[in-house]
Amino acid sequence: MATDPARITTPERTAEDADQALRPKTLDEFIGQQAARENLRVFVHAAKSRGEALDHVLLHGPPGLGKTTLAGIVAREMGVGFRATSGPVIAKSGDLAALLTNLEDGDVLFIDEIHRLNPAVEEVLYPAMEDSALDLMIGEGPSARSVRIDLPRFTLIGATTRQGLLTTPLRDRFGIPVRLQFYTVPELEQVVRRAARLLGADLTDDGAHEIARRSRGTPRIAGRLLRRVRDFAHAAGSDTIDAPVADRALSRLEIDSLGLDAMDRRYLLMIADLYGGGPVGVETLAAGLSEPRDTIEDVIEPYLIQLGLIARTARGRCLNGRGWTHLGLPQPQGSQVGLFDQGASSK
Ligand SMILES: Nc1ncnc2c1ncn2[C@@H]1O[C@H](COP(=O)(O)OP(=O)(O)OP(=O)(O)O)[C@@H](O)[C@H]1O
Ligand SMILES: [Mg+2]
Repeated sequence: MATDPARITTPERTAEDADQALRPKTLDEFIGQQAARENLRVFVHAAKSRGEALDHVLLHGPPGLGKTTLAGIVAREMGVGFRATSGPVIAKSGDLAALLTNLEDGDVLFIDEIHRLNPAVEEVLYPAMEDSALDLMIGEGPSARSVRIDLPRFTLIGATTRQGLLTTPLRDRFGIPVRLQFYTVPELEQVVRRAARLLGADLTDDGAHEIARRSRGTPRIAGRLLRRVRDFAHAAGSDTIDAPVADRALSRLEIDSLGLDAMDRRYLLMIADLYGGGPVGVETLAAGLSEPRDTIEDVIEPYLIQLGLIARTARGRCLNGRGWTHLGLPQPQGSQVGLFDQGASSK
């Protein structure tokens, strides 16, 4: 996705994110996502005690919430090897066949952006997931025949930003679907305190709180903001990051009190100013903001919905009362969602 690389609050990975260094390595070290974490702990324990490979896991949720991290942790907790690839990288079915035949018994194969697998490649995955087998076509034309090869038992861990983008046959083959949620402010405080410890930065409790509440519910952003705030503190001749230092730095980066940046505000203002609060279709917004529709739906909207600033209705996006308040604008009479959109989905 072509998000503006200058956008400091993009939850997507950028080249300078020190993801690797900050990644927790065990389920105990992994902060938040309690339901997901406890369920995975049970399934890992059960599979290990039966001496089986873990059932296939599908991790879904907005970028930067820890899907890749969790996949690595599952492999480590299972005590098996970890191979990582991503949907768009596997161009031909032969590439996937090569990956699968090279796995060792019980290994985890992690496929990021699994919704972007090419359909021919995806079909190779079905028998592999179901029967640990590979169906190969040998020869061409009338003499072609299909040969079945047994594969080692393995666990596929797929990651996607939206479960709805997966085809049904693929989605149905995952025994363990895990949805990651945005993190709460106290959880993000733990994330930034941990990152500060690892980076050797001096962070006060109120400094951690200030960064946490402006991190868009996303650990990756929390880590990134911490590094930028530390730079500002350093430039100001102070090595201690407290709330005033964090506030000054984040305000200079144009990150507001809710953690929204200029792009979020452009999105909200477009619905307010140009479309009277909506409803307005996502394609229209994408064109107006010159952003791909996927970026709007996967990156910008989930957090605005989580905050209750906007709603996705059957007829398009609408600004909620809270959205008008946050923009400091009066809400026009009769524009409230919910009044007219009973039963509309806000998913
Ligand atoms: N629960 C957590 N506790 C502490 N740090 C976390 C946690 N989850 C994620 N992080 C940190 O956030 C960063 C991003 O995590 P990760 O790369 O796993 O996200 P992701 O969901 O795979 O994102 P994407 O969808 O962009 O691939 C990493 O630096 C990781 O250390
Ligand atoms: Mg990832």
